[in-house]
Amino acid sequence: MTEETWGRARNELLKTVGKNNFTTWIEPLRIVDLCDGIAAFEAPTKFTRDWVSRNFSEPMLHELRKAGALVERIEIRVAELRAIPAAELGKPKVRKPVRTHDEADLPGAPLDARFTFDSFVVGKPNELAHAAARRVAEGGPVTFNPLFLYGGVGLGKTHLMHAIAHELQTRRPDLRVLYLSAEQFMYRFVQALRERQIMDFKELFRSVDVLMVDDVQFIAGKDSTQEEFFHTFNALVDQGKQIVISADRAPGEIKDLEERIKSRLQCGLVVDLHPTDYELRLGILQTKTEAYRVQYPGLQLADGVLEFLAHRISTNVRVLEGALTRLFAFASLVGREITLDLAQECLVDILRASDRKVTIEEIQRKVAEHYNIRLSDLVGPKRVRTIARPRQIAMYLAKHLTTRSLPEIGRRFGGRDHTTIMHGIRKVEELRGADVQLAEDIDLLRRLLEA
Ligand SMILES: Nc1ncnc2c1ncn2[C@@H]1O[C@H](COP(=O)(O)OP(=O)(O)OP(=O)(O)O)[C@@H](O)[C@H]1O
Repeated sequence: MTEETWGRARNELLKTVGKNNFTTWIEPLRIVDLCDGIAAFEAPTKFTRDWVSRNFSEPMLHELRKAGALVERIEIRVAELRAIPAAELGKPKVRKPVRTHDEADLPGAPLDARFTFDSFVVGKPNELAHAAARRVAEGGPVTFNPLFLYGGVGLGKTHLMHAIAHELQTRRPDLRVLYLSAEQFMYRFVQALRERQIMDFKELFRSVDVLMVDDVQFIAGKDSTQEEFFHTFNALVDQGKQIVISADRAPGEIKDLEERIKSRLQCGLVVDLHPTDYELRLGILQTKTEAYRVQYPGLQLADGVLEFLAHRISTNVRVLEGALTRLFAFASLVGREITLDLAQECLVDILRASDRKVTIEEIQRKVAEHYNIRLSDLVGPKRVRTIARPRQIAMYLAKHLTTRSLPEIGRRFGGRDHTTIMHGIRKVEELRGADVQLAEDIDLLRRLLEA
């Protein structure tokens, strides 16, 4: 009964607090009792307990009441196994030769069990970041420090960081691995200042073997946190400990981040996760679909639906995943096959929001600029290879980055027939596989246009 009520409340919380907050804070909670007006929970760490009490007890109360529970207040205690002993802060760490996952007692954020290397789909836009993350996850001698991963929203930075932590826990259980967001770093720092435990804070953070800080841009402009971060960073690097950092942009581009920190962050390996391309999006959709086929056996998926989604939703992987989840849930509720029509009907808002804003004119301008030819030649009648090939590339991009029809594209390319456009697109598709330079040009142009 208790579990059931909490289950209902949890489902609602997922909607109200958002997926990220839900996975990080609500999911790790375990309900232990629901009686006498008190809902009692266990949190994996003291940090989670404090954070949840401070930020989520109101919405939790609200949803529990809506789910039918007579509850006056929420009580959260730290689960025995993963508790941070009160005396830990401040005491020199007694290092055990071998530690296991369950013994973890660092104040890190909970790891999402789904974010592993196995579930990470590798493609051209993320292959370097993936390879670097794999190298760090081997737990061997530190070769680059820090590993700095950056990229736009929802491109897999957090996923890769969690994957490193999971892998290290398996391969090197002797290492003390601490993963947390920059916001949590600041929260702990401020708390230590307030409770006059700054020495303990320093000692704790300097005692780890691998420190992973997510979304470091958060500390920009927060002067004393930056200062402390800088010292922690230096102390760990000096001891040869591995640091992994993520941010939404390159170190040099983070506004209000101290210069000395920027230059420190640039010392190791800086890798970016590029915006996804069509192939990667399709790969991710196919992988996720396999899991859904198990969850929804019997649901039929028509040909072309995944290709359609990969083509139309180019914003970020989170949106792509959300679309697929909704599609499967919807199809199973209405008991229909997943067809293109159903996808369009059920995802109308997502499809509208991610409609590409790129115009054919922009494509033509960028391509002409890139190949150093005149715009008038690009759309004109000249047939020499140095002009005809860029023109075909522009046609190909117009087809893939806009929703324009072939006759419409033809009109914008000097009134050409749609069969000419089709021929141009096919030619580029053919050449892409064999001509590395051409494939790179297309990727680059695509990135510039989608940026
Ligand atoms: N290459 C990939 N393969 C499989 N799943 C992926 C991939 N890239 C991203 N995802 C999924 O997309 C979602 C968003 O990824 P993640 O949270 O790692 O993004 P992020 O780059 O940290 O974004 P943010 O800047 O918003 O924190 C996650 O569910 C993640 O599993």
